[in-house]
Amino acid sequence: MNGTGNPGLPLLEARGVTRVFGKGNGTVFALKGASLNVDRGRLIALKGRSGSGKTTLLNIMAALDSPTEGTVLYGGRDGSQMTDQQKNEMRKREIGLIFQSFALVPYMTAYENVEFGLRIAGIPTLERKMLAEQALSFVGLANRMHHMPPELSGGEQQRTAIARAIAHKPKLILADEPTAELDSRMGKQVMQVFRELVRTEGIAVVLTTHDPHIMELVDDVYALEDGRIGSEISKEA
Ligand SMILES: Nc1ncnc2c1ncn2[C@@H]1O[C@H](COP(=O)(O)OP(=O)(O)OP(=O)(O)O)[C@@H](O)[C@H]1O
Repeated sequence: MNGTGNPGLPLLEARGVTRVFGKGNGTVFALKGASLNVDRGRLIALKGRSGSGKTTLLNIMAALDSPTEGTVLYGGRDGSQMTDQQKNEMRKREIGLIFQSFALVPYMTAYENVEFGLRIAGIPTLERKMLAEQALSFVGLANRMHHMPPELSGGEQQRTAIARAIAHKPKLILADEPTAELDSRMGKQVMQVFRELVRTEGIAVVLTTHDPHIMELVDDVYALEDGRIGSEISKEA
């Protein structure tokens, strides 16, 4: 992404991204030329009705899927010019992914879940311990990290998932409806963690949400309409 690139460039630029699924009568245009810039230090929400393409856009930004047309630039680097291995490497180093359902391993403690993520990312053993503890402390789970997910509240489980996503110190967090399974108090706690990450680490967070209360807590709200980014409500950071 922008690790070695020009710091003046956006962290990520989606330009005219179209994604078509299926063929013939079954063709679905999930995105039709969506464009979006993500700058560092911004907390961004993507809203849109069910089926408007939010998850599709997030997957494309995460380089888990490729646009049918259009480009995604990572610090100026064109994703379509990267091999699958280069995309995997970039994702492991620079992107943190968070899902609505937390996606934690239920028989591993919070600490082990975070540490396991670092192991997959190829981080050496000694560093793993330090980074996992740092990330869990950051999300306020220093005292709960040796509990298994079923022993944690929904908010604590999602904060564990955030710790796993941030432990390798990515530049960009992509979160698909991270607060959908949480009550409003826990949703707010999770948003506070995102806010603190953006403030102290200067990273960018892009999340999808249907919740108007969550939209009040971000810097920019973009609406996906008809496969495009239709409107933007920008607030002062
Ligand atoms: N792999 C796929 N094959 C076929 N169609 C797909 C595929 N993935 C998504 N779609 C279709 O693309 C459109 C956009 O889906 P997407 O999941 O991105 O919407 P969304 O805005 O995230 O919806 P929700 O808010 O319900 O999660 C939908 O019509 C969906 O059915």
